[in-house]
Amino acid sequence: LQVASPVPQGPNKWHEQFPIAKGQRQSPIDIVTSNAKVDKALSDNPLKVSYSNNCCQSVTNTGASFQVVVDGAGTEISGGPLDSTYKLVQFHAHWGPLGGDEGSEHTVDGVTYPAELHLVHWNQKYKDVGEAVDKPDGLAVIGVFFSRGKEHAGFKPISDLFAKVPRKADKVDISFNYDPACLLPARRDYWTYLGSLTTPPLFESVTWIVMKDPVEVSAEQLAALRNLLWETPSGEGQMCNNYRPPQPLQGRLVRST
Ligand SMILES: NS(=O)(=O)c1nc2c(F)c(F)c(F)c(F)c2s1
Ligand SMILES: [Zn+2]
Repeated sequence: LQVASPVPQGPNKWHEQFPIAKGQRQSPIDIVTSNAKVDKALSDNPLKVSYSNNCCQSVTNTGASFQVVVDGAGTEISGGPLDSTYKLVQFHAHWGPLGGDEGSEHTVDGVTYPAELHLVHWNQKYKDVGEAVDKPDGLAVIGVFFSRGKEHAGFKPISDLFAKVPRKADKVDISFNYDPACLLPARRDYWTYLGSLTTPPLFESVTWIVMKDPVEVSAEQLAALRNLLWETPSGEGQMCNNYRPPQPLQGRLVRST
């Protein structure tokens, strides 16, 4: 008897297994820039990003995205909206169909980008990411929009690895020094709000820090994301459209630098 593995259900069915999908602080959201409130406190205590350049261990295909696994040593962020130090544990992305302009999770005044990178950090007040992942102040995720343009030299060493991890659980070691800070835009302005994981279990544990400026990557680098494969209803296919659409703001405040 050949039992097919259940193909993951789309975002509009997640609430059946994860009721928090209809919660009060779900992510992503549409960022309405005119409603964002400039908070001087964010600039008075600037967001501090101090990553080391040998923290990236491997790239794996999680079945829902690529994931660069990081050894948290010396990869800390603090300041800005954060009340304590958070350590980088992994980064991944979400993207759309080939050549399309949708794919980001957050949108800005309804505008989508072709992809969005997430740098995931956990609060050092907890003993590990497993304990932090479901606490209201457990995680801090920096979101960076990818726009289509010139090649991103800093992203190339990573995007070149996607062809080596086509299937779920495939993994390749990162043998070179790599500093993930190269993926951040030069201008460090951001919006910040309290939200959630954007994939099940959808825990409402994320302080979101969404960079205002996109970084440019080439059409070829966006296409490289489709070297990653996943299960579709009609069998194995190119991984794409792995983004959750914006969720209700539920009266939350979005602050801005
Ligand atoms: N897309 S996301 O909001 O950055 C994000 N999702 C998840 C998730 F579903 C997890 F199970 C998890 F352990 C995470 F660390 C994150 S981080
Ligand atoms: Zn994500």
